[in-house]
Amino acid sequence: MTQRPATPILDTVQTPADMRGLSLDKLRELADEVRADLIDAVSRTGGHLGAGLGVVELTVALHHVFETPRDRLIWDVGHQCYPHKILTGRRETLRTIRQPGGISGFTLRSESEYDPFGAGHSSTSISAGLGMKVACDLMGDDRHVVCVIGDGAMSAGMAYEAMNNAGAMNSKLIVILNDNDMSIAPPVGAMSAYLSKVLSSKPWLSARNIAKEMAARFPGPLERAAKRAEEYARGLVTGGTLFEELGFYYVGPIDGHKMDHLVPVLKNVRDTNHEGPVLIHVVTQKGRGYPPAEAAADKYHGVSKFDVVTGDQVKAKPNAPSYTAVFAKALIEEARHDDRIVAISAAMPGGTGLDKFEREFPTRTFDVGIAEQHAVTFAAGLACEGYKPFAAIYSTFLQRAYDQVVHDVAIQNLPVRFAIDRAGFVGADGATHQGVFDLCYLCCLPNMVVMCPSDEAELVHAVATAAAHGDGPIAFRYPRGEGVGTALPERGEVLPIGKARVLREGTSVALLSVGPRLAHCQKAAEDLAAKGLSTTVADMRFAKPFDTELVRRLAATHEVLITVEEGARGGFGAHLLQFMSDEGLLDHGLKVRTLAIPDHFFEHDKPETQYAKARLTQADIVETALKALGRGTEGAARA
Ligand SMILES: Cc1ncc(C[n+]2csc(CCOP(=O)(O)OP(=O)(O)O)c2C)c(N)n1
Ligand SMILES: CC(=O)[C@@H](O)[C@H](O)COP(=O)(O)O
Ligand SMILES: [Mg+2]
Repeated sequence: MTQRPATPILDTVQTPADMRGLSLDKLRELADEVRADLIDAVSRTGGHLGAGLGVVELTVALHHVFETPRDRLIWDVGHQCYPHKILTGRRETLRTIRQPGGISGFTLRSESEYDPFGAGHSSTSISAGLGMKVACDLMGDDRHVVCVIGDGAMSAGMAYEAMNNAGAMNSKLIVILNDNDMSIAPPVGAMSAYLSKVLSSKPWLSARNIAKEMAARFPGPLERAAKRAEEYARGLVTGGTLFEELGFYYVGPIDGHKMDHLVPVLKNVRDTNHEGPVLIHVVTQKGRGYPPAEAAADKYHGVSKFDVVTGDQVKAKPNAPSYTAVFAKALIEEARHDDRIVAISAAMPGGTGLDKFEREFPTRTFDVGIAEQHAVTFAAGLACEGYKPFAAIYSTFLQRAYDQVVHDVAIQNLPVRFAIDRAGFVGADGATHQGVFDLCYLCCLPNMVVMCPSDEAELVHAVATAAAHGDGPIAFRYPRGEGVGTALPERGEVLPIGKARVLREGTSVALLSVGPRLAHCQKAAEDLAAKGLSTTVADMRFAKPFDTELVRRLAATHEVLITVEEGARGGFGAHLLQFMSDEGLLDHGLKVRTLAIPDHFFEHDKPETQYAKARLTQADIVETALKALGRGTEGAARA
């Protein structure tokens, strides 16, 4: 008799309810299947892989023990949530993750009832979880709230603000510290060193002693008080872990890949009637179970499509160096001439190119961990002492440090240089990561200079200009991905602050571009010229202060003036309109139009599609000009 192949357990799990009755052996099998499915899916789409591989067993155990979605399970950052998506009804759609029209690469409330909190930025989980748990307590609702936060995410101030609050409360919030000794890059800082010390100094909970240990760790209140009094009397209190000092019940460390360790510990924590927050220290391996990921320095944190057998990633051959690489090279060049230049990254040395800077200037490079707020004020301090700090931070992550930019830098007019990478649409990371707000939040600040290089050569000039600018804060923003291939100068020129360059002189339509949309403006100008409309193209170079002299001249000599920017409404165009209105430049029939990103959040997609949806292409510029002039738009080619 031929044996029928066993049905994979994963095929029987439509929702977590289907796995609640499984034995430990079956849960282990399920975890293996989830891991294989995850690798297969991400090999086809690309995405975040290493972090998900590391939490496969933890994810299975959590959904087995807790009654999700009634119990709330919050994943910090959300980049490790792919196994969670597989087990929560999104196994098939995982094949569309981060693809146009597909599911999000992060947790998203609107995507599933199993995602109680959306994320993409790190270190928010404990705050959100505490809010949920306190709300439940207020309502008399006994559901559990579990937050999973990584060791990297534990470096951010928000996590400590939340623990400080939680530790003084009686709500049984459950925090799982997923310690894989990795951030995107190797983790940095004293907290990371502290966690390693905890691991080497504490006995791990083993399958054999879990029940005993847990009973000892969760004594009733009376026993606890008596035990504590006795310990004090005998001088045995030497201090617990930092988490205990903060008011958490610390459980661990435990091996996060062993189902027979995870499940009983989680059940114990679930069932104890302990009042107050609990922290379970779970040790995992980023990239676990997929040899190419385990062997890679970055543990396959974020990958493009890859061959499952070899692990080789499919990478399109770039046509030009990335903006990030150009920035790094230009900064290194400046730093060779000026030993006061120092560079700061908030846990993104590779992403910002500062890993290259560090290779040449190790003592002048500072990775402060996921701590954008601190990064900015740390830079302010360096500037106070005469250094020239370049804080290289993605546009989206700089949002977190806004008060530091305002209060610590701009008000004191300190010459901190902000190298704002990933400005504009970023593509597959989606709404949480779009770098579209920085023009709005920076251009309104007194003292701030904001440069918008239109290509890589202009970026090199921006770096030189920032290095030379000692009068106050200065920022320059540039997009994700490769440049357009312009020839690069050996060293940048110092640009006159607030001066634009005019690339094409005309008399009817004036296109004022800030940033890389310049290429679209130039092509639009050709189209308009072909329709008999003489067009000026200005590369404004500076969104703040902008070239008011040029604006006055163009306003006086043109019929239509159009601004184009890779940022949300409320940025350059809004400031220009306000200036023109105040100066009376709009009083004589001049038609002004501002092209900016519309007032809604944009999901993941290809950046060029996102710009098309935002109506910021060559064709949109042409159409805007024609409409303003009251001319038909037939024949205007859409991009
Ligand atoms: C505020 C913020 N800064 C930076 C990042 C970029 N980032 C995403 S994941 C990550 C590393 C997180 O490390 P950890 O929490 O330990 O998770 P792991 O990848 O190791 O599982 C970083 C720096 C972010 N998402 N949010
Ligand atoms: C999860 C996260 O925030 C990062 O991993 C981010 O996705 C990196 O983006 P880049 O690929 O643009 O460096
Ligand atoms: Mg980690």
